[in-house]
Formats: sequence, structure tokens, C-alpha cells
Amino acid sequence: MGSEVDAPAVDSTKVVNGCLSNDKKVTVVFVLGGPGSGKGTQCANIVKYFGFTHLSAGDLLRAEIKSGSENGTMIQNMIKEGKIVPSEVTVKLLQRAMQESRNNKFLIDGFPRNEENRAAFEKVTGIKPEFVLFFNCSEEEMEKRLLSRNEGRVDDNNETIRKRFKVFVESSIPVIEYYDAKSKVRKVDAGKSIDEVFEAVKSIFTPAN
Ligand SMILES: Nc1ncnc2c1ncn2[C@@H]1O[C@H](COP(=O)(O)OP(=O)(O)O)[C@@H](O)[C@H]1O
Ligand SMILES: Nc1ccn([C@@H]2O[C@H](COP(=O)(O)OP(=O)(O)O)[C@@H](O)[C@H]2O)c(=O)n1
Ligand SMILES: [Mg+2]
Repeated sequence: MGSEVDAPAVDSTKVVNGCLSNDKKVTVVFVLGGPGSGKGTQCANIVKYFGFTHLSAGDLLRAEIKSGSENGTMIQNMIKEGKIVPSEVTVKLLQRAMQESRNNKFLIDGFPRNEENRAAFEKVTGIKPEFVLFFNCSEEEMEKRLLSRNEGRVDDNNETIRKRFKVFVESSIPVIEYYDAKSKVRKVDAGKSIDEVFEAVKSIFTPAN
């Protein structure tokens, strides 16, 4: 099926270069989509049905703030402004989480959010995604969902939501286009109900034979 060059799982040498210390092959799916498009919700379903480990870049960054890390204040300020945290920080968190996991299949949610994220991850880990799951949703629907998410997040307010939408269009869409040019994007209509969206997701993760 896929070409040799685009083989999804990296070979063990590359992974060792990227400091995943053991000999395991790693499969990564990037899960992208605007804020509120349902990435986290669908990832929870995919974990249950398909045995992936869910790594949310946003959750890892929020945990880093809580842990009292020296970067905490900087991360908090960037999240409040809807800005993208420097890749050095986020890639390290993702890499550590993959190393600590006993799984070899990861959903990386909300990452890469810009070209710098994309290039840094690939350079540091040597990992290329198997595919990119893209949740396509209107801003109107995403805004409605974010304003009723009720998780007490500092960025789920009108002002920050505007900024996050702008960053998504200007910085994250180009990453999706980059992978689309490589035929790696699996696009889902995320404006439907949670169950309907998951039906579409399932068909993407279920190998056709
Ligand atoms: N298909 C859907 N229809 C309606 N609400 C949804 C749907 N998917 C998720 N939600 C809700 O919208 C909010 C944002 O979803 P979430 O999964 O956190 O999105 P993201 O991680 O992309 O920001 C949550 O409160 C979630 O329960
Ligand atoms: N790759 C990433 C992911 C998130 N973030 C920051 O974390 C915020 C929240 O990300 P998130 O993925 O939890 O947000 P949602 O899209 O799930 O609503 C983003 O707006 C960024 O400020 C980042 O800087 N870099
Ligand atoms: Mg999320």
C-alpha cells in the first residue's frame, strides 16, 4: 500500500536517536482541529476502542504549570493569550510521556500547532505520523462548545477564543496543508453529534480489508 519512504512506524534506530530507549516501533497519529472541535472527546473514544494512549499537548502544558515548573508562568501567560508555547518545551513533554508509556501507539492531540512544532518534533524524535486526523468544524459551533465547556480554563473566554481562532487559521491550518500535500490527512466533519463523529472516526481507524 503506502510507499517505503512514507512508512508510518519509525525504525528502532531512529527511535533510539530520539531517546525512546527500548526497541519498540512507535505509531503516532496527530489529532488536529480548531479549539472546541472535539479532539479530546474523540481521543477518549479512540483510546477505548483502538488501544492508543492519548497525549494532549495542552493537558501536558497545563500539568507542567501545576507542577510548579520554572516554565510555569511563561506557559500560563501564553495559554491565556492563545499563543503557541515554544516547541522546545512541548516536544520535551511529549517525548517524556512517550518514553514513560508502555504503549507504542499514541494519539498526539493538539500538536503540531505550527510549523515550528512540526519540524521540532520530527527532528528530535525522528517520528513521522501515520496520518493526521483533522476535525473540521465551523467557528460558530466551536465557540458555542468552548463557552459551555465549563472546565474552568483561563482560555475559554470570548477574548482568548478570538485569538485562538486566529492562531488556528494562521499557524495550524498550514500544518494541515503540509500533511494534506502528502496525502496524510483524514478529514472528518466534526460539526455533527459526538456519536456521529465517532462513527466516521471508527471507519478511519478500522483497516479496510
Ligand atoms: N460533536 C460534539 N457535539 C457537541 N458537543 C461536543 C462535541 N464534541 C465535543 N463536544 C463538547 O465540546 C467541548 C469541547 O470539546 P473538546 O473535546 O474539549 O474539544 P477540543 O479538545 O478540540 O478543544 C466539550 O465540552 C465537549 O463535551
Ligand atoms: N502544541 C501546543 C498545544 C497547546 N498549546 C497551548 O495550549 C492551549 C490549549 O491547547 P489545547 O489543545 O488544550 O486546546 P483545545 O484545542 O483542546 O481547546 C493553546 O491555545 C496554546 O496556548 C501550545 O502552545 N502548543
Ligand atoms: Mg482539547
